[in-house]
Amino acid sequence: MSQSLHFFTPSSNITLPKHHSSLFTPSLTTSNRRFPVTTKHFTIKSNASSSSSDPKVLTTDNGTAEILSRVSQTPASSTDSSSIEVDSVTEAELKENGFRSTRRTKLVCTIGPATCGFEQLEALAVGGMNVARINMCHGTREWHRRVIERVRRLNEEKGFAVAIMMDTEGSEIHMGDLSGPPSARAEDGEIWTFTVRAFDSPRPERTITVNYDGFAEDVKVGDELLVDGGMVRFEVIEKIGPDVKCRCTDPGLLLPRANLTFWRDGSLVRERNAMLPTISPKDWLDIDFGITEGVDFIAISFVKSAEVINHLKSYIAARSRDSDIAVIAKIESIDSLKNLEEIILASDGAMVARGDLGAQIPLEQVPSAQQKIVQLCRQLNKPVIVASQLLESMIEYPTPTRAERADALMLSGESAMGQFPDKALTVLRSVSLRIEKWWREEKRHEAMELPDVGSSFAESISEEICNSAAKMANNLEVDALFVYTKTGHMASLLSRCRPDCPIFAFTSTTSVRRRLNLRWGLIPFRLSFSDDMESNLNRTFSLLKARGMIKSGDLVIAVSDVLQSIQVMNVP
Ligand SMILES: Nc1ncnc2c1ncn2[C@@H]1O[C@H](COP(=O)(O)OP(=O)(O)O)[C@@H](O)[C@H]1O
Ligand SMILES: C=C(OP(=O)(O)O)C(=O)O
Ligand SMILES: [K+]
Ligand SMILES: [Mg+2]
Repeated sequence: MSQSLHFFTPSSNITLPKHHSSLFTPSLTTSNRRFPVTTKHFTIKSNASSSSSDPKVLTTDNGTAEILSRVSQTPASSTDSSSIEVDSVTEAELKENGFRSTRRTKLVCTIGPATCGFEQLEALAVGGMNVARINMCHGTREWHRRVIERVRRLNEEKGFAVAIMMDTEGSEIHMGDLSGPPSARAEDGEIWTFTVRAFDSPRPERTITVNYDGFAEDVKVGDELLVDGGMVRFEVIEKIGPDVKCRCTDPGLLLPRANLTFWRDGSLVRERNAMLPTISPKDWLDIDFGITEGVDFIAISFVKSAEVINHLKSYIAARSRDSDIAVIAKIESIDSLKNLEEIILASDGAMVARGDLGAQIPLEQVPSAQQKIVQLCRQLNKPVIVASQLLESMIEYPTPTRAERADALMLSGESAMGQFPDKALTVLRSVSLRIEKWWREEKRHEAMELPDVGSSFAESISEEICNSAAKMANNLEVDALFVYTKTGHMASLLSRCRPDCPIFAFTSTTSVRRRLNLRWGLIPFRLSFSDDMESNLNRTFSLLKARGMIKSGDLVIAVSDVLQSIQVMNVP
């Protein structure tokens, strides 16, 4: 059985007049030798077009019928199955459990002392890590370089496509290292000194250094000092030069470089520290490091406006070879919520950084802020990560706090320094699978408006194709969506629709494949393909059948951005 729908669009170098619709003459023809009733072939053809694509394949019903009969004749053994690259864990999962049970939600793991070794990284990759995050708040550049090297080696040697995300420190106020112990406990009533002094020799007991020079000037006696958004609380009792004496009012564990906020009369104090640049001088050096190392994502802490994102993007474009580093805006401050839409529009994705966000807005407002951010990202077709306190929030809810079908969930301390990083990942993975199954069984296809985000008519066509293909996939209960995509854009548009079936995304570039690993529901494959969809499908079917990843009779919908089309077919 085969059915196809093609949109024949002009190639991108042709500019369309504003009232483009008059240029297009839709024509509907129905003919198929084998299935005369059910096969429909729509052709929309532009008379302004001079596409290099093969019109024989595109626009004639006979041509289409020919393609599919040839697909069915291609012997699986005639192609080299090594010329398609896919994550070995996903491959095994597909073979063993079938399409439906593949996980759609992506998992990001922060790498720290508990997980920086090659075997530990491999265990995380086997456990489903899609993106490894390194947090420049901690560790040395040399340490991070070794982690990146190991992840790259893991990908090469073991067939993973784990992407690397570098997260900047930002210039918010935080404690320094604890000069020795990995953590310290502050007890109720104890007096601790917070200071901007630097110490050469061992520092006095119960003394914490602070990274922000203006700290002692900005705080006032009576202010409340919150460590990590309230994990530990102090009251400022005295200021002596660079030293600020505080009494612990809520005991807990102090971790190196923990975030500090101070509150006055129930409000967050934003004095001169609000003027600190989003990207500090040290962050710029870390960004240079990330560009040199060729990381896949750079996450920017405490983004306040779109301006800083635009600045960074042009900085990267001027320096990075292929300028293919995606910039992720961390939403973790009041300012970022105020300028949410412009920030997300400027970025290549966003992170709901609930750790710091929960320290800046009342905790009970975090879930609604999260819902708003996740929805907006989906509408604007940007990947979104929900981060921090995932497992904690599952004490009350079976899902990591209604993550609203975010693209990805992120582990922080659990994977960086916890005792059970693999277990934490397993929990997150099984929760993701369970909630995804529930969504499908409940047929909770959201009625969410997915507005047009494209700026050209060709992009609008891509969006319509993907929206329709995703809807068709749900209604026809197909086994998989296939998308052939050069830049990954068409794949992202399918992911945005959150269809019931997995999306096999074929792309010829390794870096695009790694980046697509952050997107909900996408199984990225590296495959070189041509402008000829006939041979692309031929090859893919053969390669995947040879690897046991699909079988004859599977129902597939294929879309492509090389020639904007939708095809519905059973694997021959
Ligand atoms: N590269 C590293 N080196 C040492 N410790 C790390 C590293 N990355 C993370 N950690 C530890 O894991 C904890 C959780 O990580 P994360 O949430 O990314 O940082 P933070 O707590 O600073 O927001 C950190 O507080 C720190 O103790
Ligand atoms: C992810 C977060 O950022 P970081 O761990 O860098 O503080 C957060 O605040 O939730
Ligand atoms: K950070
Ligand atoms: Mg943060």
